[in-house]
Amino acid sequence: MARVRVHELAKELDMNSKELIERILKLGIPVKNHMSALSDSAVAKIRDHLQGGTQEQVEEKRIGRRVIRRRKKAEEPEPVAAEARPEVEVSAEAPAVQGPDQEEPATPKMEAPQPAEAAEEAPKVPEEAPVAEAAQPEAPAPEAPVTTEAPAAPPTAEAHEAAAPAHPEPIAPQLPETEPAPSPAEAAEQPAGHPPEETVPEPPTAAAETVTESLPEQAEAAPEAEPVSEPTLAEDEEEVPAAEEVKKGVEEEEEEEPGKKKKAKRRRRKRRKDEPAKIIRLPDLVPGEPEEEPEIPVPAARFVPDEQVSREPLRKKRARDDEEVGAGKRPRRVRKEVVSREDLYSKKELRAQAERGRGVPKKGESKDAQKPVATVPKAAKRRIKIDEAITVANLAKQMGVKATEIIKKLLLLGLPANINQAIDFDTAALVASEFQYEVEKAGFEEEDILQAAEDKPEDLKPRPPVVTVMGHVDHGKTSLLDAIRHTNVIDGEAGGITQHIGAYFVELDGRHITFLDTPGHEAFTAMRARGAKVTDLVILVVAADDGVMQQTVEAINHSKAAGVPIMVAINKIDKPNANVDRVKRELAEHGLIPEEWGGDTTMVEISAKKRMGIEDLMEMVLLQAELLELKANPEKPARGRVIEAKLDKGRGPVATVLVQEGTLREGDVYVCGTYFGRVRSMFDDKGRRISEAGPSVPVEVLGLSGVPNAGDDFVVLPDEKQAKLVAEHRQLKQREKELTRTTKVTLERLYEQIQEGQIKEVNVILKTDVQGSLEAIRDSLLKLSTPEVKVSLIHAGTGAISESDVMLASASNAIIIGFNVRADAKAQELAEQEQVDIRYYDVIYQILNDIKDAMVGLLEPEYEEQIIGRAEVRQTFHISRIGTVAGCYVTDGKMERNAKVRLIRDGVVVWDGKLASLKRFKDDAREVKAGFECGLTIENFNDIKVGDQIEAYQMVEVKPTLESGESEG
Ligand SMILES: Nc1nc2c(ncn2[C@@H]2O[C@H](COP(=O)(O)OP(=O)(O)OP(=O)(O)O)[C@@H](O)[C@H]2O)c(=O)[nH]1
Repeated sequence: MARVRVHELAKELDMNSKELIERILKLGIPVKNHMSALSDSAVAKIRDHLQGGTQEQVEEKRIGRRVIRRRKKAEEPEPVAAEARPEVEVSAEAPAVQGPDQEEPATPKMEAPQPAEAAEEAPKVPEEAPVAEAAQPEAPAPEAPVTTEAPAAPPTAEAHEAAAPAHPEPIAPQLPETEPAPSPAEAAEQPAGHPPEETVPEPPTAAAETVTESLPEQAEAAPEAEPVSEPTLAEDEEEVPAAEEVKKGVEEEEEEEPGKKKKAKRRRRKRRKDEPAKIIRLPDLVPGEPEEEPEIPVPAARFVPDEQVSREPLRKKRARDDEEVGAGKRPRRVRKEVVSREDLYSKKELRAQAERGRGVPKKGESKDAQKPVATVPKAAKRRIKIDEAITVANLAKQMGVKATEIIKKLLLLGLPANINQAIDFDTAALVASEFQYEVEKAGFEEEDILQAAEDKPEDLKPRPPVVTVMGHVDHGKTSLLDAIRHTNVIDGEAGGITQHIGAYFVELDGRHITFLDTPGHEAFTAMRARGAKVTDLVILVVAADDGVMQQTVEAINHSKAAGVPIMVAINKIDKPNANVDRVKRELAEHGLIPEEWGGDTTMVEISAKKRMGIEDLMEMVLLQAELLELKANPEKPARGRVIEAKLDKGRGPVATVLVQEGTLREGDVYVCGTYFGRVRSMFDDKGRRISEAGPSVPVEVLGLSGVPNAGDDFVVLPDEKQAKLVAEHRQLKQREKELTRTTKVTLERLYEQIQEGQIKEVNVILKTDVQGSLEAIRDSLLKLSTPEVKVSLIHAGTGAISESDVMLASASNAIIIGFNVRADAKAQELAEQEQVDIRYYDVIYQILNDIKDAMVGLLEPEYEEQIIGRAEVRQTFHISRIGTVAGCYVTDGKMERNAKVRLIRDGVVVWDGKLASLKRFKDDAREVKAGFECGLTIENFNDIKVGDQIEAYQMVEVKPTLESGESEG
């Protein structure tokens, strides 16, 4: 049977688990954490307590199936019930009545059921424990008050009615609304029949809900019904002592002396070997009417803290009961017995309890005596260490909770996650705190190992500039590099495709320049996206005969986004149709103003083919490098970046590494990305083996344990142990991070990020179908800048959104806006991978509105309704304190516990709300799929009728994508 867990109860009571645990512990109920299962009685007690019921005064505990011990918490020495003990046997409260299942422990307030009702508790009524129709959605089960054994029988209306009048008051509302509880003292004193405090406000009818035995047939008829009722029922099925017995027990208890009680108990034990001690007192039982099931207001009694009392026998008995039920027999009735406190504890125990209790414990007296010692782990044990990210499964394991609980919490935080998903440290800390766990960062800090000592100014020596050549296709990049190296790579190229040879280290009059031969700005940006900033200067090649082209513009924007200075090489000036001025003009339009025009962009006219102007260009590069004051300390272990890497058939993994500082030597131990190893051998750009390489020198390194990524760092460490540690740590992090969604800027989060100070500038990449709209949008976008937040257009162009745009957006934390264009499949895929937000529009003002709204936090996410399932109501039950329970058959999809639902009758939506509970047989169900039956209740709605359709749906957030994009295709 489903037990209620602390966190569930906390949720139901709308408080946090931690707080609830504290309250629970105060009540003497042992719980370890939010996952601890609570017995029905404990739940009842807690509810009662929290609702301001009598909790303070009386502590009830179920110590056996039908034994409920109620103890006065206060110090009043109540000689009666327990000698001198504060405990008050529950007798009066008629808690005993529980039917097999129905013990509905939950009903918190039921402590004082009226006698009459108690008597009624017909054993048969199954589950329908009287439910308060009250709106207690979620915790129906626990609340189910009394019950009867016949588990299956659905309560009939008549039954309800019959029952109703009988015990209106017991209906303890577990809900918070319940009336104030009486003072402890009172509570203790009026054990029987005065449930005044607990009485629920519910209408009498509701109370009536109790089930009668007559129902069984119906139950059979409508199987679905079962599940329904279950919710209300107590989890454990137990036999209910005959009313008379109970009554007798009560009387006995009231009159008998302790000693006598003991005897009586012994006798009883003989009769029922498996039944451990029990206390059952029904307040005013009406002996004669077994059928009406008074709800058993079993007060919190269900909790069986002291295993000593009953565990084994109880199990046996349950087994036996189950057998009986299984065999079609009705479980036999349970007799109610009255047992005094001493009966339940050995003297030794009592003494121990007394000692534990506060004040001077008199012999045998102790208030919280049997209060089980809380087993909350020590603080030290409730601390977990996690890295930057941790998977849900792992976190659950470390805290010893179910992953589903964590997933639930994450959902509440608005972070849907699956079990294998990793969550970052902060989120994990937040979730862990819900479970009363503290989180601390795992001890290993990569930086501790990798941190390099500060360089002293005198150690810094000038280093060669690292230059990247960019430009539009066929404008002469390769030719230029070739001209620089005096090697004619071009001639060997098939189809004129540039060969990727990584990097070149060239010399000019004893000075050096490193050229990176990247296929274009894409690779440059891809490296930047990985955090690698290796280029000091960009040479933008523009063919004089062709002028500024699309990729020229992209290159400009990528360089600017990276903050790298640009120098222009106007190539092919040997061509007759070369028009240098036009090129300069066009470049000026893109912000590159030639020096001779008063700007700061160096432009050199060259002919790569004719080798004209090459030296001038190199001179200008070196001059620029001087201005940049590029320096590095060569006297320390090397650090660099992987420019490119591959798996060579004969040599294994090979990486071209650009040393950025320090000096790399053969034999050095390094960590590179997620790999580590020792440099086996090194080669320069001309393929010559070298033994060391200083700052800005590109080298080919052999001896890697795997193929790293371009952009990965390459760090030399003192020993292999450290390198291994870092590499393994990174592997772990990578695995977890791969699963973690890195949050890039999105329009939805823009405001939040601006507020958090993460963003001061909204970077936008704009792609449009035609130049005209591009200009119109660009101008309007720029006007959206405010003193606090600047809108900056880092790239704008016409045509489809490309991978290059996505990489630029990724590297620059930008949003891509597509106006009448869309991303191609690869770009789309990359965008998903890189978490880049792409928005499609076909109305300009909508773009402006969205960005404006996003900047001020007004962008409302759009939601779309998604039907998740439908169910048909086949039977209904009215259960006091719970309301109408619908026995349904899920016709398609599924019903989900937290789903929104719509009740449709004859095609008309009658109600739109939320599910309050969902059960599959006796257990709470997270979801019930098509083809299965379930019992459900709808929050604040009881007018459910047979034949109604219930449609479960959820609202899914939809990106405010505008119509256009998708349709543009
Ligand atoms: N006339 C003339 N032709 C040139 C010059 N530079 C390059 N070319 C020619 O232009 C064509 C393209 O040159 P590449 O160097 O391959 O151009 P690229 O930018 O590297 O081209 P991709 O690698 O395809 O991006 C080749 O046929 C070259 O011979 C030049 O200064 N003058």
